[in-house]
Amino acid sequence: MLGSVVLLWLFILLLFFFIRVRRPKNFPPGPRPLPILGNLLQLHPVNPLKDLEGLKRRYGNVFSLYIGSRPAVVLNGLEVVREALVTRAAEYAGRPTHMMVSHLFKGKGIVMANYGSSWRDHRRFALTTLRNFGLGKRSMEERILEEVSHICTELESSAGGSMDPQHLFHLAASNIICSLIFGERFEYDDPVILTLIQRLEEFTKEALGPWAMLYEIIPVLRPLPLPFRNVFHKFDKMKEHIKKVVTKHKHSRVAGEPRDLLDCYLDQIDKTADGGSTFNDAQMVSLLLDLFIAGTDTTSNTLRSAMQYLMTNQHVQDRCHREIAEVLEGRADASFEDRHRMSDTVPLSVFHTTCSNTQINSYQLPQGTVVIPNLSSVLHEEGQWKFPHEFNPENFLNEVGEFVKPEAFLPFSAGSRVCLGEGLARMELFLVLVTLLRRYRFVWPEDGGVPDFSLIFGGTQSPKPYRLGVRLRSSKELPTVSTREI
Ligand code: HEM
Repeated sequence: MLGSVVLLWLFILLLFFFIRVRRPKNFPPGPRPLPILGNLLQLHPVNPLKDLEGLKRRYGNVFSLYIGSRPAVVLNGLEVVREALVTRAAEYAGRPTHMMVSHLFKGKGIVMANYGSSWRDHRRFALTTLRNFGLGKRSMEERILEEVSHICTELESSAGGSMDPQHLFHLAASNIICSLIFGERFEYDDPVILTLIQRLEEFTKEALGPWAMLYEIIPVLRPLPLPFRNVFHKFDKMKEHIKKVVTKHKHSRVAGEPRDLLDCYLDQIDKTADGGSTFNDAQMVSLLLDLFIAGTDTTSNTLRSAMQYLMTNQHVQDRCHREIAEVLEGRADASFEDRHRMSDTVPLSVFHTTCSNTQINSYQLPQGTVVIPNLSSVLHEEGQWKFPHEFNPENFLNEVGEFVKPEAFLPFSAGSRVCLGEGLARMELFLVLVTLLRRYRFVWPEDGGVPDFSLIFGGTQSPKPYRLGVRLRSSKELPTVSTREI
């Protein structure tokens, strides 16, 4: 018996060390993969960004690694990311179908939909609806400002003290997207939204975590009751909520008089009911889930990172406060953008796949290759930024102190899959920060310990929990010139 176990282990060891996984011909170089596991043991299970940086130094800006038995190509730095996503946009616009998130969304909606007519129809629909609709009688700006006033009410109750901003910013970002797509916002103590937000926060971390990797690379594990089942459970619960909202809307809507994006979608189904259309109930639920998920964690984590940098850089905060009067007249603020760069919210973008055989530099990539645009590498690339690794508004100012947006500022990615919510997110970040900085001074609480700027890795990265010290500014401190009251 012992002999057979030893033999089995020897066999497994031989398999690992002598079977060579062969890269396709003329494929980008990379570390040698093991059978079944690929290069997973060379990547930190909790945060692989440093390991990717090391591989880039060793193999160059285009390298490959194996996620299980599947090769993936990692693109680093502005030049190759732009060549793939912009110059060769159509060749690189696919999405993987084998990942856990692909199985959750089943290729529906926008984010995980493959490049094709359904993705195109839904992307166009969502973009034009969010843009033109201005949403009903109320503009997007009005909806955001309404939410900002609720944030202020919450902060008011902590003035002189401190509070944990995590839930507040998540609730606010989620309410803004809910107001646009479902026409409703929740009170901050409503158990429905609190539960949804908690599920969402866990979902975005777990859906790309170590268990999700195991799910992807060892399919026989999938039916087992392992922790990745929780991700499916959380997803189903969020989906259930959306379905309830859809049912309510169907009963209360007046056709042709849309109140929100959901009503617009129902009108669209009516218009295209005569067949051949990609608009249907299942796609609608996935689209709403996409927008809810993609629009909450991202904006909220960016805001929380921004606040952390502001609290610990009082001189920058004071300067922003002084300059807000000018900002309101239209002058873009370099420090807002550099905080956004440092928050590095979606470090590895959403993974792409190649839609046809293609190339990058002198390498050949077969159709269906997974492509990982390392946006983090672009946002901190030496040679593209004056201070690539530190928060410094100078990164966005030219020699004469004017605002410039470097080409390497790609937090929303680029090309045909570029973030659909960029306009909304920018407006949210701007209106929230400007309003809050006018009214409050934010300080690092005395008992807050040493600030830790390292980010918690995930599909979206977030800052470590911290407390926000809130101080009301006196009326004398308010900027005297402003073109618009918020
Ligand atoms: C600071 C906030 C945000 C950041 C940094 C961000 C970043 C990104 C990134 C990097 C991608 C992947 C692009 C690619 O595949 O190359 C993406 C996709 C997407 N984002 Fe955002 N996003 C933000 C806010 C939002 C908001 C508010 C919405 C909601 C309207 C949204 C909706 C989407 C959608 C639907 C996609 C998928 C686009 C497609 O596959 O065609 N995002 N975002």
